[in-house]
Amino acid sequence: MVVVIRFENVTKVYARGARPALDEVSLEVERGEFVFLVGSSGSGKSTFIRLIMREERPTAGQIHALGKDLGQLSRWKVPHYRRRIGTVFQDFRLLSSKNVFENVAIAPQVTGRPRHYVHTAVPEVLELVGLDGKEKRLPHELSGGEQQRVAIARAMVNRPAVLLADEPTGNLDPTTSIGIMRLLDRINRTGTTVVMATHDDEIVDQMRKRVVELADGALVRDQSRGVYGAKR
Ligand SMILES: Nc1ncnc2c1ncn2[C@@H]1O[C@H](COP(=O)(O)OP(=O)(O)OP(=O)(O)O)[C@@H](O)[C@H]1O
Repeated sequence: MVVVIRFENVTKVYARGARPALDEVSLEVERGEFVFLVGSSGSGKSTFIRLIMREERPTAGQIHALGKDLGQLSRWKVPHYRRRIGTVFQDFRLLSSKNVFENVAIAPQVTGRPRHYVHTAVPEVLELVGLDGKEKRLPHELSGGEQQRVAIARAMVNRPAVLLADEPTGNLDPTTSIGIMRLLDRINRTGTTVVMATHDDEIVDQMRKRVVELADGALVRDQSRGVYGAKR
């Protein structure tokens, strides 16, 4: 068993005096797991994800991820650390003037991969997400589901150990959401650890994966093969 993410009594307070966005949260995620992070709006899901990305730092407690103590990670090592984590968001975050190929190629380019890597890895990952043949399309020439597939391809092209998804189906209709969910499941089955924050109860109930629930920043449920709204 290899732990890829470990939170030890992690508290995050954004503003002095405000209630904590995360309140003494401890949990471990093992390599290869699929974890749903659920909880009402403002419960701390995005904060949890931003702490793993090291976009925020905890007010108290320790976070280890991918073998690193994030509290000890020097600033210049952060880009290299982030290269090993893929991220996907509700609003896709594609560059509107760049085509599909270019949007995906950005990830290896900015992290300094050689050109031959870009030219092999981008077509491979576009095939993985089912977008081969659409390399030249611009984002506005794609459906929402296809745009999210581009974002997933961009997240996966550097072959990250962990994929963090913050409401990836939040802007998609139920049928399209199921397609995206199947893709994330397939990515997980090939060995990538996935942590997905979501409000989508139908998807969580269908997938029967580990469910971690936050309420007002506190971890209130951690259930294997769980459902969205289990009785506590
Ligand atoms: N940058 C920030 N500065 C101050 N407070 C913040 C900041 N980001 C989040 N918060 C507060 O922290 C708490 C947790 O927010 P967070 O975004 O983590 O919740 P969430 O579960 O992701 O919510 P949602 O489902 O609406 O995205 C909220 O009370 C929020 O207002």
